[in-house]
Amino acid sequence: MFTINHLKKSFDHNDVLKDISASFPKNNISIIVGANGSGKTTLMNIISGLVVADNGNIDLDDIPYNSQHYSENLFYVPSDFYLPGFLSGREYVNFVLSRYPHPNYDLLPYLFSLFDLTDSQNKLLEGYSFGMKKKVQLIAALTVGSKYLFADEIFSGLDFETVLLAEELFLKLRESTGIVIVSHEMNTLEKFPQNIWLMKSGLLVPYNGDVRSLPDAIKSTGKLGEKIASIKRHFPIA
Ligand SMILES: Nc1ncnc2c1ncn2[C@@H]1O[C@H](COP(=O)(O)OP(=O)(O)OP(=O)(O)O)[C@@H](O)[C@H]1O
Repeated sequence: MFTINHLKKSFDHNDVLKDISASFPKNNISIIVGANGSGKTTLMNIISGLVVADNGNIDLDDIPYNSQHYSENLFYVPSDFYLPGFLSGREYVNFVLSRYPHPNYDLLPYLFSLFDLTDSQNKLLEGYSFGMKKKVQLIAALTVGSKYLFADEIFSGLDFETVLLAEELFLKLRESTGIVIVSHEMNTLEKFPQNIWLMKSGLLVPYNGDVRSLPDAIKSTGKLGEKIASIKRHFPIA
């Protein structure tokens, strides 16, 4: 179990994370959903050790936060990522896997082929499209062998077929890994509805309703309803 207890983070006087407590089970896919600017990336950055929290603690299967063992058991795919353009796709994945204790190199030829990257795997990443880079990140995430995978908008920018493939692969990956995905995509929420968390007003709360009612739940608690009504006032039908 990956647990977060009373995590807090402010930037100047902006209390972004007010009191975050949550638990993400192993062998399951959890989804975090929330408005732009609600603090999802800040939370991911704290979990991955890129940003320091003001308060609170994090526990990965009783492994101390930010220890080497912790880093070896967690893989993070940020939404805004940089890949070294001077490496080939295959070299990059090999490099990532070499830093983890239980990587699965045997799956690499299959996955590069599945994502139609066999012919490009030895070409430099600087020549890859955004979607191709995303696929490379997916391949790393699927083979790195970490206990937990955190991914911010992992399916965005991928074509429809690739999203379907990736979702099926994640269903297999969850048999050995706790997966936490930040997503705004309704398709993703409908595919993995078991453990949804709503980020709002600096808190993370479990969402136990029907996924199809989630937009209405967000609408009724936020200002969306008001904003939609204002559009009708500002764009009156001629
Ligand atoms: N380094 C920083 N310095 C100052 N403010 C920051 C910093 N990082 C994030 N913030 C602020 O924290 C808030 C949450 O930002 P964050 O990127 O975590 O949101 P998000 O939920 O990931 O948004 P999005 O869905 O748009 O990616 C925003 O108000 C942002 O301006």
